[in-house]
Amino acid sequence: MITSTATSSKLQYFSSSHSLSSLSPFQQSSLDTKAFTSCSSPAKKKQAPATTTSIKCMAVETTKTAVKKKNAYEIQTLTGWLLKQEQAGVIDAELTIVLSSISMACKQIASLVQRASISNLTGVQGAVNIQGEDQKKLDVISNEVFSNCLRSSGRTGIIASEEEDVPVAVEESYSGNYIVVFDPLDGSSNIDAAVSTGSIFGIYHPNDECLADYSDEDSLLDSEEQKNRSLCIQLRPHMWDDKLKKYIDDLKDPGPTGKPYSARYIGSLVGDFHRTLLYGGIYGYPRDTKSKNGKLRLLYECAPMSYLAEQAGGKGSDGHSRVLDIMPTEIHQRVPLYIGSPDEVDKLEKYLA
Ligand SMILES: O=C(COP(=O)(O)O)[C@@H](O)[C@H](O)[C@H](O)COP(=O)(O)O
Ligand SMILES: [Mg+2]
Ligand SMILES: [Mg+2]
Ligand SMILES: [Mg+2]
Repeated sequence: MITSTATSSKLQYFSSSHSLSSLSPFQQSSLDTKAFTSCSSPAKKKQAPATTTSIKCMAVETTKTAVKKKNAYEIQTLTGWLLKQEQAGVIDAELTIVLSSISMACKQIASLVQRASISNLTGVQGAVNIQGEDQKKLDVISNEVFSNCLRSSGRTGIIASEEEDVPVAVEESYSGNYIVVFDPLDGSSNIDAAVSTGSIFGIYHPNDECLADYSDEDSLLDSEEQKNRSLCIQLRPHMWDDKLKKYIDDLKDPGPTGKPYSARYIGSLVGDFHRTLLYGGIYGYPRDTKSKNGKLRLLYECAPMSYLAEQAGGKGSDGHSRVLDIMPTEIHQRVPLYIGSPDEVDKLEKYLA
């Protein structure tokens, strides 16, 4: 799972992966973000039980290193982390409640995803959403879970979801101030193949300008340290314009002095983003002749992911300008998306200029 909070901006974005199973260097190194880990993985084979001897050895080892490893046992929960943030004045009590309700939704969705195949929750629902996508059963259920959790928080006034045609006002008796936009299940088109999925959301104060702070203190996307640059891009080259083709050709074949990029594309935004964040390179979902504005939605996919990238010292661009500067005009508005370290994104923008 990847997550980040703004400390002083009015806009806060998070995403939660339902299948990535280990703590990432990003999570370990960024501010207490491990508190948010509530991941689930597709069922794994049971490991053979350890022998008595190995258990004894482990016990001795544990005793010897108990002092050294003390910090490793300080498990931090999301609730604990939220309370600390609230006490420190970073977030208010209302936001704590909204985030707690979202974490509850994410846990429920993760559990549904894990047992989807044995609960007959794979496959399509039989309906098409406003964007022309065949809804999966899990799209519909996840949307309900997310909406119900937000409603029950009593702190949300309006919710807008990928799976709802229009923004929905929360009934008066449950209504609160925050506006929450979300993609309840990202990557659902590949879910039957057990590909990583996740939930993405953005929380807005009503009527604010939605300006996000940018701090370059922690350049976690520093490309100098990333040896394995990868190109993680939706590939429909026959539909691209010549500038994008040239950019990709140069990455793949940089000449005798350069190292070619490796191609990596899972087909799930949360999974592809997570990988790019950890290993470097550039993620892209370009516009092409089939999708004039790309496929990804500004409010609940591109903006939250760009926000996370910026918090990690990277950039999120539509190929020409900063995604977070794009003023939304429609709930389900689509924009091209490129995410990576500043030098990666700057280079791309030069090619597309
Ligand atoms: O838009 C996405 C999914 O949103 P969704 O599952 O509809 O919430 C992305 O995860 C894309 O599905 C993913 O990037 C793959 O896109 P394609 O290569 O299949 O167009
Ligand atoms: Mg969808
Ligand atoms: Mg999505
Ligand atoms: Mg979705």
